[in-house]
Amino acid sequence: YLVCTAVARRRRSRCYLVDYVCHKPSDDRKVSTEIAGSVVLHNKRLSLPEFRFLLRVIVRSGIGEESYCPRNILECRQDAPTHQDALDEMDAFFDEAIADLFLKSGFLPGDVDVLVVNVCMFSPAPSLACRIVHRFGMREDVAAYNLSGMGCSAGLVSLDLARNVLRTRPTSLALVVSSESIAPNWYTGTDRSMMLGNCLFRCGGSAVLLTNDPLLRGRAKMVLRHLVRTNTAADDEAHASALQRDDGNGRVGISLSKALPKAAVRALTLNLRSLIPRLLPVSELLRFAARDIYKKFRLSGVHVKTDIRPGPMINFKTGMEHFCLHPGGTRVIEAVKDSLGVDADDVEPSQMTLHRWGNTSSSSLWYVLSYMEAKGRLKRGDRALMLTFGSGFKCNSCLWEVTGDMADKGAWADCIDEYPPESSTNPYLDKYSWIDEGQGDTLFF
Ligand SMILES: CC(C)(COP(=O)(O)OP(=O)(O)OC[C@H]1O[C@@H](n2cnc3c(N)ncnc32)[C@H](O)[C@@H]1OP(=O)(O)O)[C@@H](O)C(=O)NCCC(=O)NCCSC(=O)CC(=O)O
Repeated sequence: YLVCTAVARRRRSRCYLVDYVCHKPSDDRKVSTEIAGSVVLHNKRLSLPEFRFLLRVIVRSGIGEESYCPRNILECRQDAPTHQDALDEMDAFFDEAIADLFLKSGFLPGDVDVLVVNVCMFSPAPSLACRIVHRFGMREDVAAYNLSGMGCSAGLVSLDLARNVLRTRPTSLALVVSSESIAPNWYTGTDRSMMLGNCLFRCGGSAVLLTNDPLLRGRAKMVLRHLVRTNTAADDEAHASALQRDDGNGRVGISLSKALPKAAVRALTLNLRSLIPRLLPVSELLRFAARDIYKKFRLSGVHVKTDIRPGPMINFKTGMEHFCLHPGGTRVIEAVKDSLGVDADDVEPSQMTLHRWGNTSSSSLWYVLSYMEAKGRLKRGDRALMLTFGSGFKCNSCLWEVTGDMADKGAWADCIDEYPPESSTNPYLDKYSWIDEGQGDTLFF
């Protein structure tokens, strides 16, 4: 009896991914090179050195011509966003992505027992969680949670919260909604560390259905195996690496320091220390331990004859097949790639997500997963590591195992065959290289 109870409890404590949807805003919200140029030129505080800086960053950013912005930015109203602009951006996402998820999964809003919403930079009252309950007419006893200010890694914070709440409510359904608010948060000053965010962050969002109901196991896409959260906010440099602040002229924005990739690698190292023993096979852990002992002997001057060769410290591919890395920016992806010792193919989904959608903050990792799914790479039994980074500074990670069919092209449906792009020419350089040719600090037309 005790064994049966333990097995049943273990089954109920599992967290299954039923389905997910990534938001694809309407085509008229795409940021082409022309639109990006008009938004930049509209800001009369910027002069030639700032234009040159923005060109250098956007060219190196890895973002293409098809990411999305809110309407107020496209209409060059970034100096005076209204509360309604912020709500409109959220509503467009809720009405399309969440509605689509219900349609696709066959569940109704009334089936949702737990709702977790995370949007870092916009926290109206009533909360966005209540706005969703209101718009979709959810039940009175729905357990709704609203997280704000938690940065790009909040997608996995929400997943952790939903999983923990599900543990207290057998056979329940949880909806996790992640997005970022761009409309009221466009930076309009001249501090470079804050201008960077305008080049990287774009509109997007994800809606994810989870369950712990063992009866729904057969129709789930994946099962959550492990989740580890690391928060290095006690460290001054890490804490300051992504910070909302005033630029000294009264303009508020998110400042991204040059030390951010370093903070990401440090948080990643700490996170992996907890995650690795749960993920990798014993043989790989023993190989790593042997290599470590050998290194210590060498450092202490004792010579040990061995055939251990230099190479990646740990072979992560012994514990997982896919790497779903937060597409924070080119340097962040490169730093994580080097730290994990993985190949160019492993970071392709993150780089392509950055190219097509930009950094959509906490929803980004679901676009990366969707890329893998659309490419037909996720097979039953495969394991996918999700790694996210965000202000704090935080690194959160989790491991999923594919248990169902994953062949949905999702938000990538109309463009997946064009990725990776064949041409490496940069549209921004093609159109705006003349900015670098000007002399002095003034732009003459
Ligand atoms: C911005 C980049 C695309 C630029 O590419 P490169 O570094 O290859 O190019 P580069 O070295 O020529 O740099 C171009 C110019 O940008 C400047 N530059 C680079 N980083 C800067 C920063 N943080 N603040 C101010 N300036 C900066 C360089 O000095 C240089 O200017 P000059 O030529 O004048 O010397 C890249 O550095 C990058 O991806 N950085 C990481 C972006 C980031 O922080 N992402 C995390 C987002 S936050 C997130 O996702 C989590 C969260 O917020 O929660």
